[in-house]
Amino acid sequence: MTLEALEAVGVRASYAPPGGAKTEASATFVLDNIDLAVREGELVALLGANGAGKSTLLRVLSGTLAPSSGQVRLFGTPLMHHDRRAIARTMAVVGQTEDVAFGFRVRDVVMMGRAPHQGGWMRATDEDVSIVQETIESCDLAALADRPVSALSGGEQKRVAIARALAQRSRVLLLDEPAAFFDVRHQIALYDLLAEQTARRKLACVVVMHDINIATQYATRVALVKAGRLLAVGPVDEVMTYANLCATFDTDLYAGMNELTGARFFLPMRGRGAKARA
Ligand SMILES: Nc1ncnc2c1ncn2[C@@H]1O[C@H](COP(=O)(O)OP(=O)(O)OP(=O)(O)O)[C@@H](O)[C@H]1O
Repeated sequence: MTLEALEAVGVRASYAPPGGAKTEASATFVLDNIDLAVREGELVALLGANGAGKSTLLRVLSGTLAPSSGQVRLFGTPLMHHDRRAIARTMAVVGQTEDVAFGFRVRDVVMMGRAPHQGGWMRATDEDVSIVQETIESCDLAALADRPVSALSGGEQKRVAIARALAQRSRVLLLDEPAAFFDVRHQIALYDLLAEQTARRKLACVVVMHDINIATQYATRVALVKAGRLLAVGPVDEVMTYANLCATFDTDLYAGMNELTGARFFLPMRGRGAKARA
């Protein structure tokens, strides 16, 4: 049976105004009435325009931003009833911008992902060492393993942050635009890896994406976010339609179909942005 790993139920969220506490009455909700359940073994893509609320939803799902109302449940238990260490063993998060411990070597940073599983002395077991080595190789970091993180490029540093999260061996994985700085080879390698791990280890994986064609190819389900609400949630074939995507992004798109595979693809259309449609 597939288990609901992570659920947002009736979630509303807002950010406190500068210098003032937020109240339910005064708040402008960045997320409004979000219901989303992510099951084990599925990769859910969050798609939407800039400022739609995708990162905020990830923050609420990970527990870094408390919802104004509604609830987030991790394996059926409200997130607030789990202690931080238990959450760290169960859920790994890679944010849009990540600080990757600049004074350390790549291998040491990836080992930090094992911390929630280690005792007070943080002593690495043989299992920790082998998980770290396997993760370094799967993230194409073997040649960089002994380099200081500060001496890496932006895309390489992001791969280290992802490797640290994968080394956590959590059951839930949340990633915010993980391939933002990646060249096309590393982009495909990352999503192949995420899809493989999600299927093999029955992960519940939620990924904020901007590349709708990557979402079409890799997502088990897609959630379209618009102005803090979910416009549609479901399998790619149902949700990734021309009409839904135009509505989500307020722009026209070219929608095509690969005649051999039947897979849909979408391209931007020169001169057919929001203004042209109005
Ligand atoms: N720390 C913050 N304080 C106040 N407002 C914020 C904060 N972070 C985000 N917002 C606002 O909340 C809304 C949603 O932002 P969010 O970062 O969730 O969007 P997003 O869909 O992830 O966008 P993008 O694709 O540009 O990353 C935006 O209007 C943004 O300006």
